[in-house]
Amino acid sequence: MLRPAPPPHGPPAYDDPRVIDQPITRVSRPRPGRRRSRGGTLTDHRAVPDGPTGPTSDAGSAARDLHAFIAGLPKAELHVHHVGSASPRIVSELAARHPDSQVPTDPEALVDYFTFTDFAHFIDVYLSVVDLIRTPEDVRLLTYEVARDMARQQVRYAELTITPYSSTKRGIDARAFMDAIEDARKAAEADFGTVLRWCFDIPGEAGLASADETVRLATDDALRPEGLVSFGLGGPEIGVPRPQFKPHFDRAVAAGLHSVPHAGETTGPETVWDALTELRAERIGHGTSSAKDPKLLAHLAEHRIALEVCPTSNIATRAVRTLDEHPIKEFVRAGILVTINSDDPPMFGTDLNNEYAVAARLLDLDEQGLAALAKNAVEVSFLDAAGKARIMDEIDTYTAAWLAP
Ligand SMILES: Nc1ncnc2c1ncn2[C@@H]1O[C@H](CCC(=O)c2cccc(C(=O)O)c2)[C@@H](O)[C@H]1O
Ligand SMILES: [Zn+2]
Repeated sequence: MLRPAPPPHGPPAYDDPRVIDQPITRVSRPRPGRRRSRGGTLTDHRAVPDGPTGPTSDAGSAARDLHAFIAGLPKAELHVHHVGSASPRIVSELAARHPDSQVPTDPEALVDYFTFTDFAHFIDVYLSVVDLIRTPEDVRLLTYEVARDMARQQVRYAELTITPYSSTKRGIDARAFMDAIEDARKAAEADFGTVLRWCFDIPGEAGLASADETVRLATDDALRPEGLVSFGLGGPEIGVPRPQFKPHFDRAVAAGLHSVPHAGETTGPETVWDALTELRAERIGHGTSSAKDPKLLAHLAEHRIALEVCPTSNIATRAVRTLDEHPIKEFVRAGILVTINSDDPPMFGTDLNNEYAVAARLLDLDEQGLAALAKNAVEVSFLDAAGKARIMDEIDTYTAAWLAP
């Protein structure tokens, strides 16, 4: 495959995800005896744009404090892809098993390989990694290691988006595939304490045949894995109208699955409207272009339809030009339930903790604002009530201990 020329703007710009380490200027922990700085906080899921901040400490130490707070903050992740989460170590290990692949075996070379000129190029690279997953053992290893990486970031719960069609089409037996992900899920919960659930998504560009296969795998009682909770739609949006998949989402919802399609990532707000009206979306993957339609923003807020926001992903796939132009602030101002996610973290040179740091900078959040973001994700997750209460309590306990004088 001929690789397109490197991005037109040459070396990574400051907003390139690999150089995201902008100092967080929000003052973090209050000093004993001093009024806590009024950081922007998310109350009832809105950032309360603050007035003058309190006395500021050294920005560098504040940034380090907030990064440290984020690192220990219990989190839930709702929009993160199975293959897209394969670490450079896993990808290079799998590439070494399959020398016919053009995927680099050197983790360093992977950083360049994971530099995308546009969304179509991202999908090409993504599929070259999909091609490395060829056996149920590859699937089990990948899934377990993804959970390990999540646990290291205090991710207590994640809804991992899996595209089973892409694996069964490449010859992996469906039953063996389901057994592999379920084995890894149970082992990860036992070993790391991280609870995984599955979202099965249709790779839309692969058309109705892929949709038929995906909904079969998701609803056939002989195949459907215990951890499956939701049904999605991924891949390019351009040239892939959402309404064609209405029968598939109707079947999935009738089988008790929650609808969470990608929409408004690389196309306009009309795709988000279609996801809501035709596909019965309960949450929206990305929804970035919703900011262009005030009526849509109001609808999302009124009906508490959460957006699965993936800031660095939008920059890496060129869906948004720079982080400072990202519409996340508009979403919060409109009262929309915003969750923070990493999408395909190693491919985008990020991880969930970095995404929270990016959100802190863009929304000018302090610890309580970050804790509210984490609680948003728990609230709109498809975890059972007892599980939600447990993680909410962990977040509150952790935050209170961090802020105690
Ligand atoms: N940010 C993202 N936005 C959207 N999707 C994302 C994002 N990140 C990851 N994905 C994943 O990319 C895949 C795309 C797969 C795809 O398009 C395709 C097309 C034709 C054939 C085949 C095949 O398998 O033969 C696959 C999807 O599975 C989706 O889950
Ligand atoms: Zn995605």
